[in-house]
Amino acid sequence: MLGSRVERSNVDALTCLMTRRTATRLVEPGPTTEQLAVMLAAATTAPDHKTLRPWRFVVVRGEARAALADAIRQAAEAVGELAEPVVRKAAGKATRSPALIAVIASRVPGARVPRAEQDASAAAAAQNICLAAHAQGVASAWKSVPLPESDQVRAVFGLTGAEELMGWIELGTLSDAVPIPPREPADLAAVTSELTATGELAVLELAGTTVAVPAQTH
Ligand SMILES: Cc1cc2nc3c(=O)[nH]c(=O)nc-3n(C[C@H](O)[C@H](O)[C@H](O)COP(=O)(O)O)c2cc1C
Repeated sequence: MLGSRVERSNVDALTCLMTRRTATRLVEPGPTTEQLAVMLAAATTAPDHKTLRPWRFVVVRGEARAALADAIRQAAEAVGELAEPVVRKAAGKATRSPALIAVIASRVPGARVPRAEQDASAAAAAQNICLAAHAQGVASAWKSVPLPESDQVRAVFGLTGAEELMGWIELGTLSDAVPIPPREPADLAAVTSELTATGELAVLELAGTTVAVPAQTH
């Protein structure tokens, strides 16, 4: 294994999840098949109510990206009112990273698990892909799929009626050309409350606690 990858694969879990960033620009080399396998295996460990496995994944890399770009172009052209630069930009999303993994919420009809929970599992699978990429030194970016409801894009991913795209994870090597701006830490008090014994929502008292945020690595 490559030295830097060995090092990165040894980062502890909290460092991995707190230093993951969305790549601004992804270049070659893309992930190896072994690295993809680790990402996909990590995806399948997402929390999953009743073990429905309400997700599936499509890997797109190499020349297959052109087939995906074609489908998006056809979908955009079918809209009929989009300017050519808009069509080109949408289709170009398919080829701007060396590889991508489309994440599909594949709901199980009739299952006694609400659809929102099934989709939450698919979203957790997507995040696991991003984290497993980062743990292996592969940069990632979770992006929306252009025209995800079009017949052409649904067909290229083989979507059935109960399925929906949750986005795709672009994968590759982070380019130095476009730096990632530092992440502004969220105000935990603004997004968190604590339920009190009397049934009220109160401000969670965090004064005096510190959370060490590891330095960003990419
Ligand atoms: C489902 C989903 C779709 C997204 N689609 C896009 C997108 O198309 N374009 C984009 O710039 N960011 C998109 N984002 C946001 C980025 O993935 C990323 O979270 C954001 O830029 C913040 O960067 P960070 O992950 O480094 O904090 C999407 C996020 C999610 C969860």
